Amino acid sequence: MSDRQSKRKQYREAKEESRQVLKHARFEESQEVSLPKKRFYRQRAHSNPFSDHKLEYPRNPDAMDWGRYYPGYVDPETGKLDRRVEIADIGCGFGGLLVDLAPQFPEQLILGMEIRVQVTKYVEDRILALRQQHKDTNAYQNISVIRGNAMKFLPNFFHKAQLSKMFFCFPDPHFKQRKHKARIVTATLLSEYAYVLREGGVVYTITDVEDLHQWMVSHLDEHPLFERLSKEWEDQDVCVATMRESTEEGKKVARNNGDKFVACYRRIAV
Ligand SMILES: C[S@@+](CC[C@H](N)C(=O)[O-])C[C@H]1O[C@@H](n2cnc3c(N)ncnc32)[C@H](O)[C@@H]1O
Repeated sequence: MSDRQSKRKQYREAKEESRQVLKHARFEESQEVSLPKKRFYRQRAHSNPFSDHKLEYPRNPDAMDWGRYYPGYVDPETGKLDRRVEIADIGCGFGGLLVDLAPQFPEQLILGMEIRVQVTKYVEDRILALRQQHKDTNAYQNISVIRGNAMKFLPNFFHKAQLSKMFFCFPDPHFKQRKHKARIVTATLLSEYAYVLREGGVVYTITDVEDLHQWMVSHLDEHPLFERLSKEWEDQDVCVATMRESTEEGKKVARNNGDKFVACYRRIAV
């Protein structure tokens, strides 16, 4: 094992240990925790959404122990969460959007779902460190992350009509035609997204790949349960502004002066 690999191994093991302690802490009294360093959590850029990742998922949303993810919202009498997740960031990557949405929606629980293991661990450590650093105000208790494949088990995590917003920020483009079926927006998947979204809920999409943008727009346009929101609506919506600026991919695109294509859709009644 090279020096670099053993350093990364040591770092990951130490973080794993502190993660196990902090994860269950409601309002932790102990020491300050520093923000995790991204370079220790690198892994392959892509994860095949069709492989069997031995993912853990609940039988149904009520079988989830949500208290583990949002300990600050556990009702001490019932031991259960006093509210449900309402906002989901699908393929949240390194968690920039979650972190920026947290103070904007302090009363709502926001969940990132991410398929890559190390990336999920980075986001978990980032959130635990932020909670520690802001323990006086209880900030960042309302965001959490879960490792999961959004293309497979969404209705196992969320009840019908539970969500008010779903974000798809810079999803993997899967350029080749034979890989298009791996895209996170397809007709079948949109029906699942419509199931977990409430009427009036919004699907947010943003990408720097025009072909993928057209793909998402055409699938959403064709779906009977979604209606596109206007440019004026986008311009006044705080989340559109946030998703343009907050995510790690969005920042990379901005540094390279790339375009960002946005499309937002409202979940309409049947
Ligand atoms: C290009 S990155 C964008 C990350 C983030 N949204 C951003 O804008 O910085 C796409 C992310 O989606 C994740 N992903 C891809 N397919 C997924 C799936 N089926 N379920 C959950 N996450 C997925 C990838 O692991 C990757 O982190």
